[in-house]
Amino acid sequence: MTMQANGNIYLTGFMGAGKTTVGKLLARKNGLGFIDLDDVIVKQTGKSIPDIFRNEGEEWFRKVESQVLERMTGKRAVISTGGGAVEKEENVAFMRKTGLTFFLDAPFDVLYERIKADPGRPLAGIDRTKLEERYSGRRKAYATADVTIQTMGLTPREIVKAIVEAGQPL
Ligand SMILES: Nc1ncnc2c1ncn2[C@@H]1O[C@H](COP(=O)(O)OP(=O)(O)OP(=O)(O)O)[C@@H](O)[C@H]1O
Ligand SMILES: O=C(O)C1=C[C@@H](O)[C@@H](O)[C@H](O)C1
Ligand SMILES: [Mg+2]
Repeated sequence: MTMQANGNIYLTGFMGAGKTTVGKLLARKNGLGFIDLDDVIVKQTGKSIPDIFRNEGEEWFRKVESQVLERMTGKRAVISTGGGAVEKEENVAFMRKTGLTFFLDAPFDVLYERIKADPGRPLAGIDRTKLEERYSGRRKAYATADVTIQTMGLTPREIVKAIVEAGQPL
C-alpha cells in the first residue's frame, strides 16, 4: 500500500461493521502494526467495556476514548476505532490530521444481526429503534472518511482487498 508515509490507517463504522476483524487482517497482509482502540481502553483502565458503561457511564468512556486516540500520532499502524469514536468532532479532526480513514459501511439490519446477542457491546442491548437512531445519527460523521467501503456481501478478505485498492491513489 502506498498511502501517506507517516500516517495511520483508521477504520471507522458502526458496531459489527468488521473494524476489528478487517483491521487485523489488513495489518497482517501489509506488514503493519495493529491497534484496536477498544482493547487499549480495556488494558489502560483494567475494566471491561460493559463494566465501564455500567459503572462509569458512556460519557466517561468517551473521554477515555478521545485520550487514547490522541496518543496515536505517528504510529503508522492500522487502527480500528470504536463504533462511537466519530461522535466527537475533535476525534474526526484528529484522524483526518494523522492518517487516512476508511468507513466500513453496511445496512443497519446486517449489523444488528451480528451484534444483537453480544453482551460485550453494551449499546447493542438497547432497544432496536434507539440503536437504529444512533446508526442514522452517526452516518454524517462516518461519511467524513476519506474512503467509504460498501461491505455488504463481502468477506473480510475481500474488504481488505477493497481497502488496499481504494488506498492506492491516495
Ligand atoms: N465481512 C463480514 N462478513 C461476515 N461477518 C463479519 C464480517 N466482518 C465481521 N464479521 C463478524 O461480525 C462480528 C463483528 O465484527 P467486529 O468485531 O470485527 O466488528 P467491529 O466493527 O469491530 O465492532 P465494534 O465496533 O463493536 O468493535 C464478528 O463476529 C465478525 O466475525
Ligand atoms: O458504537 C459504539 O458506541 C461502541 C462501539 C464499540 O466499538 C465500543 O467502543 C463500545 O461498545 C461502544
Ligand atoms: Mg471492534
